[in-house]
Amino acid sequence: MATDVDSPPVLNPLAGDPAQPFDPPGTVRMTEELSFKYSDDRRPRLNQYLRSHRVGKGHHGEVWVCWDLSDNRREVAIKAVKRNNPRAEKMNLLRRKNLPTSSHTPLTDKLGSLEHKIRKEIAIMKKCRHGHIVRLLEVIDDKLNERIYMVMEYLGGGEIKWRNEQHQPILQVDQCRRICRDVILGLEYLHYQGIIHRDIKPANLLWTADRQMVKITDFGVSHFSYAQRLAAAGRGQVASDDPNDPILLDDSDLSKRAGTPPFLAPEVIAEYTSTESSPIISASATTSTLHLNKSVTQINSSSTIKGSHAILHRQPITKAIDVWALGVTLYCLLFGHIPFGTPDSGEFALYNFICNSDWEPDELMGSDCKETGGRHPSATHSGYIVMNLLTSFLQKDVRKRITIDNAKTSEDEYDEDLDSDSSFFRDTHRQRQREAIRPSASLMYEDADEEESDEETVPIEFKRRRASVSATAASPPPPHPLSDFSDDARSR
Ligand SMILES: Nc1ncnc2c1ncn2[C@@H]1O[C@H](COP(=O)(O)OP(=O)(O)OP(=O)(O)O)[C@@H](O)[C@H]1O
Repeated sequence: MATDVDSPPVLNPLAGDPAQPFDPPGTVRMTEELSFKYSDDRRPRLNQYLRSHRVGKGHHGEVWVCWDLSDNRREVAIKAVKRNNPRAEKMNLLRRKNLPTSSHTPLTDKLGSLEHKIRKEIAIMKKCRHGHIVRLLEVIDDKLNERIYMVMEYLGGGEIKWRNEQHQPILQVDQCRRICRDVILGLEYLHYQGIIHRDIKPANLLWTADRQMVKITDFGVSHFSYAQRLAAAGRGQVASDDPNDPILLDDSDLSKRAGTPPFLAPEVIAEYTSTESSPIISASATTSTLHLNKSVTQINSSSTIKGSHAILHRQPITKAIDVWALGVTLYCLLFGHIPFGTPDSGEFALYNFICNSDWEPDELMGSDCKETGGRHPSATHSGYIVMNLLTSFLQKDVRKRITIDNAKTSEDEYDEDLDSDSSFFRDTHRQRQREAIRPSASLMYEDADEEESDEETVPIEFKRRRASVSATAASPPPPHPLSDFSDDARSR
């Protein structure tokens, strides 16, 4: 805490090169003492963090934007989570009353504890350091305080908004492509680390402030598998990062269903094609996360579900569930609605759709209304690449579903094919490289397609770029996005 802290924050020009991706050195700081004060203008201050406004509220806590008043003087997001949730504790107590008392408390009971969940989320985030994963910077865990604070990099662009009130898509196909690519890169890293995210959906993808990229967030139901890590990286690679955190050695939670209903893969919910009755889930299911205690192991392992499009044997739950969820996410971004069922579908109907029905595209995709060519367009149709990609993501049979590695490889192959206009992933990487070197030229290139788009639905960063391009022609380069960021921040 080096500075005089209560003065209004000013972005420190020495706080790192804004053109570089956010990647502070060092590991996650674990702080065991919390000092709580008020600044002169009565704003709460936690250690060196001066609280600004609230950006989010999840099931378990609140997320606040704060100014880090240490040398960096940058904005961070702090998630404050209560260690104990009295309501959840009461429910646990009620449940335990009916159980025989034993020193061998079932692990599933421990998993129900909120503190366990937070600690697991922290342990998983501590393993991650990647450009497309939100970075955990510090954990403030003072035993005398009822909350645990997770200090994270602040993603100022917020959640991906993907539809308007009429359930029409608001992103252009090209933007969906970029988002999809970013998530593939993030997932590739997570899977290499032995982490299954388990809750990929638009609400868990956050834009950076300049809206140049998205990052994966919310590891509340994620799973780490040491075996998976060994398989992905090889024993030599992981010798140094053996999971010394016992919370990560607990494999039992993979057998519990977690995630968000419309995004669940068929292998997670296969048993729901039976005729048992189920509670209805609400229309808000696309944004809420489901935690069900029904253990997959309770279901007959040889159960077979016969559907009109697939015969599913009980399939293992692996990282492929993230690939499926990415397919559902991509579909949502392109069409503005979910691929299986409707927001009003009950849980049983929804799961039946997921397990037994094929998805159908609309005639047009994206806010720029590109033709899809139907469910099976010919290879020469401009919609072929996207429909084909959705088909490979949304394979009900895990063995046929594309892997993240293959998705990335095919994307690289498309990248090679610079002559092909139909490539979904064409030149994203190179384009970004070009942007870094010659920003104004690439901005002109990017804007070429956008002239006819609906002004209302063009995200703000494109408007900014368009303005800067038309004002400056080819040179000088447009203002750096962070100049907007700091202005915004000061005016808040
Ligand atoms: N690093 C961040 N930068 C900016 N906004 C964030 C960040 N982390 C979270 N948020 C915002 O706060 C909201 C709630 O955060 P988060 O999803 O992590 O909470 P949660 O309690 O785990 O939620 P859930 O109920 O989905 O489990 C998010 O939807 C997002 O809008």
